[in-house]
Amino acid sequence: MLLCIDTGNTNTVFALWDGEEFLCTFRTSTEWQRTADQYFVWWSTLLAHHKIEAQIDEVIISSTVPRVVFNLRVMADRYFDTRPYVVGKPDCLLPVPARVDEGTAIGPDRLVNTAGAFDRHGGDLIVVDFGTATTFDVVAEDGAYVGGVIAPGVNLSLEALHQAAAALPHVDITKPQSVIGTNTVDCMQSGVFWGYVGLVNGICERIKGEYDRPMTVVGTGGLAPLFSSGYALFDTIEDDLTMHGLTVIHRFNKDNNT
Ligand SMILES: Nc1ncnc2c1ncn2[C@@H]1O[C@H](COP(=O)(O)OP(=O)(O)O)[C@@H](O)[C@H]1O
Ligand SMILES: CC(C)(COP(=O)(O)O)[C@@H](O)C(=O)NCCC(=O)O
Ligand SMILES: [K+]
Repeated sequence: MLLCIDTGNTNTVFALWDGEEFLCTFRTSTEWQRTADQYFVWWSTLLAHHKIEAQIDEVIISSTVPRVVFNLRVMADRYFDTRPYVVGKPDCLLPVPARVDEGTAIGPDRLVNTAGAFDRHGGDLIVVDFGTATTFDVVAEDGAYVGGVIAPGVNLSLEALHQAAAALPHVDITKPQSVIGTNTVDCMQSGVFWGYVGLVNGICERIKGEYDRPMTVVGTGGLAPLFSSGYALFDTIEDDLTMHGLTVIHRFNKDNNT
């Protein structure tokens, strides 16, 4: 079985792939200090709780936080006796190489989303992922990542308001009842929610304007459904896109004997 690990700047997700389906998906906060032993205790406790028999013999990692990779590698070696594939490293091939400026270190999460979305939909895509940052990945006709957009994440925007302005509280994102807020919290939620609907819509329209073929917009990340409820932003929403992309990249490397 394949253990797929997706480390973002906020959360780290472990998912167990048996070759046909994901048997479980568990989430923990991303902390670079977390040791290999700590990951394993957390993981095996949840497996035992859910009564899942995991026979892991392979591991693939995507991490937007480089420091975390060391301890995840140690975990793969110590507990699963395997050398993991790490997306973005030279010994982990991509189904289609990216076409960007030389020397650019593309976020591995974006390469993984590209592979996952191309596998499901073919090319000419915009993948919008609501993580710590909100990323837009442009996937060309042949499946190459060819660039995109990085915008501040939704929670980051709300947190920045709270941090910078003494009278603004910490609030969670939700869809406001109306645009005109009649109290501070409603005003903040309206600014971020409708501001974000405008941002996603505006950026996708501009990308489509620069790209000379019709495009499909795929939304992913926990907040995609919330934003979609405000406006028809996406052609499809897939919350397992990153994990699917990890299985696609893993299979490609196996098929090519890397
Ligand atoms: N379903 C959800 N509802 C509300 N907030 C969410 C949801 N999913 C994710 N978030 C929040 O969005 C932010 C980014 O989440 P995540 O996708 O885990 O980011 P990353 O991949 O960058 O670690 C976090 O602050 C998280 O709490
Ligand atoms: C843009 C990101 C911070 C998004 O990461 P996340 O929100 O998943 O934590 C990550 O993809 C990254 O660090 N990218 C490097 C620069 C680039 O992709 O061009
Ligand atoms: K992410």
